Amino acid sequence: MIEVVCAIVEQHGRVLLTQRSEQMREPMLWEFPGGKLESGETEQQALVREIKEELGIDVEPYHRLEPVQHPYPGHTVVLIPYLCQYNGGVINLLEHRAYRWATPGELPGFNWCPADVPIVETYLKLVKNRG
Ligand SMILES: Nc1nc2c([nH]c(=O)n2[C@@H]2O[C@H](COP(=O)(O)OP(=O)(O)OP(=O)(O)O)[C@@H](O)[C@H]2O)c(=O)[nH]1
Repeated sequence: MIEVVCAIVEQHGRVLLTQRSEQMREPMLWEFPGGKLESGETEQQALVREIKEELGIDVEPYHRLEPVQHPYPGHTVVLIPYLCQYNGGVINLLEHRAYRWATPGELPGFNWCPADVPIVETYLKLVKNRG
């Protein structure tokens, strides 16, 4: 079981999503940026580190959403999402192919990693309940 943390970074009513590159597992699919937990790290520390490593920006995780377990061929991923505040820095794509700041309404139109689909649904409900 691989524990992966991912960031739902919000800014001005939009949310950040990234597209995996041809070289990565699950190539070309869209995801919330993040990565694997390393030993001794808290989930929040891992997330801050991964986002800095992959995109060069600073985020602050503030709300944990329900984790989602997904079996990929050969490995099972537990994806742990956090709502995050964007704390600055300019996005520099160091691993991904592309990024978007999407409105909630646009999110269902992306070709997501399968593990992210229930997270997108949870996020959309949360946005709706905020009013
Ligand atoms: N970061 C991230 N990984 C996801 C998401 N959804 C999802 O299924 N995954 C899967 O979780 C695993 C984590 O992969 P990763 O490649 O991003 O993690 P990493 O940077 O720590 O890995 P690496 O250093 O081995 O390349 C992959 O199998 C990836 O496809 C998501 O929203 N964000």
